[in-house]
Amino acid sequence: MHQVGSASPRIVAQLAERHPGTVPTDPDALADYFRFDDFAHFISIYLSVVKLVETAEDVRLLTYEIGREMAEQQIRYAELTITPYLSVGPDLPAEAFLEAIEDARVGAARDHGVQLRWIFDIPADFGIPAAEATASIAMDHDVPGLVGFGIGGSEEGFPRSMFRDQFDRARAVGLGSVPHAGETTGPATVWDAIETLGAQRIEHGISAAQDEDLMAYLAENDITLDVCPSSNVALKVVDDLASHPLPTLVAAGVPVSINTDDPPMFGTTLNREYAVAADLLGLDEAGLAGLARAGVDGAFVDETTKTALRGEIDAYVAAWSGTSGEDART
Ligand SMILES: O=c1[nH]cnc2c1ncn2[C@@H]1O[C@H](CO)[C@@H](O)[C@H]1O
Repeated sequence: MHQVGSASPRIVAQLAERHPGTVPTDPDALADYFRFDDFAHFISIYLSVVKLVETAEDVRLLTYEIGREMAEQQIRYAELTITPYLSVGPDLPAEAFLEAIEDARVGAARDHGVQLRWIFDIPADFGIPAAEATASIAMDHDVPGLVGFGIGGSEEGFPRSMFRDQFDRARAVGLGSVPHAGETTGPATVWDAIETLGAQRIEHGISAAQDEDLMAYLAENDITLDVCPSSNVALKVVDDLASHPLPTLVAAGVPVSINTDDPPMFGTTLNREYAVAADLLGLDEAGLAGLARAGVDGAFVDETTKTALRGEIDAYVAAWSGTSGEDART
């Protein structure tokens, strides 16, 4: 889930009040604004929403409010992908940016019981200067919630191997490697992410379904694909949900987690994505709980937190089965 891409219409309206004229605030106009011709169009719209987040107070509000909305969906732990390069600059120093997200992280845990962690990602389209700046923001500061290092934006024209040096340094200080790959290009990019960036999880990675050897490798090495079904339809990287490769990946034993990517931009929520996955995979309630556990398995968090999260999932399932299944279903 991307930070700026998680701004709901309610949050966008609050931010737009401070920065009028950047994006539409009327809900219908905003829904229309969030209809994408293709991936490139999406990136340009995404960058216009980034302009709503200018000050440290904007960053704090956005991040804290995302935490509130996660809690409303019973999300208990999330690794939020943040692109500091796009917000940090002369008017917003890295220190102020980092203080704002930490303030939001502490507040989201305290007020909403949501544990937030960060993945800092390089926006590929901005090349090596962005990669260097992201590495420096991540590694020259003490960032309490930072657990992973990623790369997003375009794949075409930006081979993952370009960013090997920054990923080497991030991995050396213990950050998880979680690049985007195989969303808008083929399986070669996923191999590239594994071989040159040491990917431990892959964002999207769905084109792996075209490569049997790659699927076997992902399964054997426990590399989770963070799959976002509705995003793939909205950005026209798959034709429709019915032809989504999720079932092929799961049948080959590839570990997958289910995610939203940029939920309001794609008109979805995490609960809806779970429903979509259940439909595609023919899952019952136990199968859905298994998907939630797979998310925990792949998370870059300590074992104590993982055990607590698994305990919550088990307790929830037990309470659900304790009610009559028929009643709960209706
Ligand atoms: O689905 C996605 N794929 C790739 N990048 C994305 C996606 N959603 C949001 N971003 C974001 O697009 C920005 C532009 O470089 C980056 O901030 C990246 O995190």
